[in-house]
Parts: sequence; C-alpha cells; structure tokens
Amino acid sequence: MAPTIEDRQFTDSSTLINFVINRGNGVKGLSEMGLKALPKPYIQPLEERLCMTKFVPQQSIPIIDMSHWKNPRVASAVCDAAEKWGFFQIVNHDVPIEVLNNVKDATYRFFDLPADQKNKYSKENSASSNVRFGTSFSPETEKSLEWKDYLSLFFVSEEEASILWPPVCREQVLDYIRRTKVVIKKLLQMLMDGLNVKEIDETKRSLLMGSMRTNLNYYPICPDPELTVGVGRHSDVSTLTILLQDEIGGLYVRGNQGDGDNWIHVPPIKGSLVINVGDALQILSNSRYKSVEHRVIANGTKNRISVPIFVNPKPTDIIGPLVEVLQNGEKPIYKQVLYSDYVKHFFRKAHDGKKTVEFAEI
Ligand SMILES: CC(C)(COP(=O)(O)OP(=O)(O)OC[C@H]1O[C@@H](n2cnc3c(N)ncnc32)[C@H](O)[C@@H]1OP(=O)(O)O)[C@@H](O)C(=O)NCCC(=O)NCCSC(=O)/C=C/c1ccc(O)cc1
Ligand SMILES: O=C(O)CCC(=O)C(=O)O
Ligand SMILES: [Fe+2]
Repeated sequence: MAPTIEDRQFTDSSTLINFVINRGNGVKGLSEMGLKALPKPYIQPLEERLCMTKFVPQQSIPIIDMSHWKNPRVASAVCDAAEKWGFFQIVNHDVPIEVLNNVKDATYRFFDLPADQKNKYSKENSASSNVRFGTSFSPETEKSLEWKDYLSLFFVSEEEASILWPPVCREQVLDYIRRTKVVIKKLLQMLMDGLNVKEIDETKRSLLMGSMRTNLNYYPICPDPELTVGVGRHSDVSTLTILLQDEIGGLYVRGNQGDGDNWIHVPPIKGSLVINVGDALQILSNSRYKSVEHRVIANGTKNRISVPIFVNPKPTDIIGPLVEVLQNGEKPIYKQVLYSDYVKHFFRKAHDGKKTVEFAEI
C-alpha cells in the first residue's frame, strides 16, 4: 500500500520523536492521525512479539473471592497464588465499583487533554519528578519503542498531590489509593503470616508499603499491533501491584508449565482487581513469592487503559531477605540493596524480562 501523507511525514525518525516525545502528542497523537502503517521505531524484533502459538487458552491465573477474607482458606489461596503464579485476581474486595469507574473516567479525562496541557507534566517540564507524563518506558535506552503513553504519580502526601497532580484526575486517583489501601493491608498481612512474620511493625510496614506510585496507562489503537507491544516483557519492582484494567484485555502473564515459554491471558472481570508480586517482595521473601514476567499487546481496533498502583518500600529503605525467612537456616539468595538504587537500575534500561532482579543477587 502506498504511504499516506501522514506516514511520509514520519519517514525521518527525529521528526517522529519530536512529535511524540518532545511536543507531548504521545502515541495517542500518532494514533489519532489515522496512520496506515506502524512507524519504524515501534517495530519490535520478532522474539519480542507475542506469537499466538505460545498462548495457552485453557489456563487461567487464580481468582480469589475476598468476601470471607478472615477465613484461613482465603489466606492460603493468596499465599499459594503468590508462590506458584505470582499473579491472581480478587473479587468482592470491598473497593466500590464507583471508585474504580471514576478513576477510569479520570484517566480518559487526562489523556483527552490537549498535548500542550499534558506536556506540562513531561520529564523536562514537570514541577516535580514525582509527577511525570511520558510515552513508551525508557525511550532514551530502548532499541524499539512501546505503544503506550502514561502519567506516573508518586504519592508523598495529600497536600503535595493537591498542588502537583493534574486537577482532572487528582481526587479520583487519591480516592482509588485510599480505598485500595484497605485490601492491600489485608493481602500483605496474609502473605507475611505465610512467611512466619508474626507482626508488621513500623520497619516492616515501610518495607512492604512505605511508598506508592500510581500509573495511568493509555494504549491507543495501533495500525499494526502484531509488529509491536503495548508493554514489553518485565516484572514490576514493587512489593505488590494492584491493577485495574478495563474490559478490552491484552495483559499476558508467563505461565508455569513445561519450559515456561507459554503465556496466559488475564481476562477482564467486571469489578475485579489484578494483583501481582513484584521484585521487592520476591527479594524480601528470599524467592518464596515470585515476581512473574508479564507483557501487554497492542490493539488494532480499541483504545485500552489500565491503572496500576505499585506498592513499594520507601526509596530510602534497604531491602534484603527478612530475618524470619532465614530463621530455618535457609541461605539468602539476595544481598541488601538500597531500594532507590534498585528502582533507578530498573528505569535506566529497556524492559528485559526478569533481569532487574540480578542487581540484588548475591
Ligand atoms: C528512583 C525514583 C524512581 C526517582 O527518584 P529521583 O530522585 O526523582 O531520581 P531520578 O529523577 O534521577 O530518576 C531516576 C531515573 O528513573 C527515571 N524515572 C523516574 N521516574 C520514572 C517513571 N515514573 N517512569 C519511567 N522512568 C522514570 C528517570 O528518568 C531517571 O532516569 P535517567 O533520566 O535515565 O537517569 C524514586 O522515586 C524511587 O526510588 N522510588 C521508589 C518507589 C518507586 O517509584 N518504585 C517503582 C514502582 S514502579 C513499578 O513497579 C513498575 C513500573 C513500571 C512502569 C512502566 C512499565 O512499563 C512497567 C513497570
Ligand atoms: O496494562 C496492563 O495491563 C499492565 C501494565 C503493566 O504491566 C505495568 O504498568 O507495569
Ligand atoms: Fe507491570
């Protein structure tokens, strides 16, 4: 097919980078121009594209009903899922559906702002590094870009948020964090019980949930979804991630069958939240709980959004296997690392599967 006028505008990759990154149009701006072909910088190498033969349709990650959360069977299902899958969905979790719908609406409101308004929050222009609008993951270091725009909000206090966060989504994100915290605490309590950690004192509370980062992700319609990715293979660097996805689907998790070269779709379930173990919890638990690789495909017909809350240690915390976990004589697999060093290492390279955790290995 002959290239359209718009495609020809971007034969030069510096013009494309200027439009998408520097001027704040993002991939949403590209998508809305009605491009007929995927621009070259987004073409991923073959091995990074999700080949459908590796997709296991009959498998599913566990779905856990939280309505009787005090029942020991729920705790046992949570610990089991964190060990074997690193991923599960929760239903009847008590976060009201309106809160979830409101944060999804707020996500659309933010991304529907004109480019110059969103660009006020770019790395170059933002009043604080705690608020950042961007595209792809780490464009300076990536060989191929990812088909995703995001707004990343690091929570310090409600006061700071009221000054720094975009007014079109601030209250809805704060409400989502407030209401979700209740279920995060329950899950962490269950997971710590499973490790023989009897009490979550202030030091442990900080290691487990000392900081939170909420991302609003926007994956616009892609002209050639098979050639690119929404998000490349990675594990999160959090302790736990709480993910709200919409009804579109497209998130895949690495399966635990055979050689592990199989991917399982995470089906959207109305009102559910997806929970996954991050590297920090894998390290604290000396690998009892597993952070599992996941990726997001691009979509050729629908825009998709998702809203993860990354529950993390504080940047100034030092993380390593918990003493309670090593009490039985188990050998530590990880050394003590400053959490902000760990996160910087993650952000300064392209997505590369599970490689980040090598930074903490002994
Ligand atoms: C090190 C942090 C992140 C930033 O501190 P800073 O003092 O402002 O440091 P820098 O401004 O020097 O940022 C370090 C590098 O990280 C980059 N960065 C700074 N925030 C960001 C940002 N939200 N986005 C993508 N680069 C950034 C930033 O551009 C910079 O890269 P470079 O310019 O190449 O040196 C600091 O806030 C910190 O230690 N936070 C701990 C809590 C935390 O944020 N944890 C991460 C949870 S996020 C997570 O689990 C998964 C996230 C994720 C996200 C996207 C995915 O596709 C997949 C996964
Ligand atoms: O959009 C999704 O479903 C997952 C996004 C993700 O993995 C992330 O932001 O870390
Ligand atoms: Fe992720």
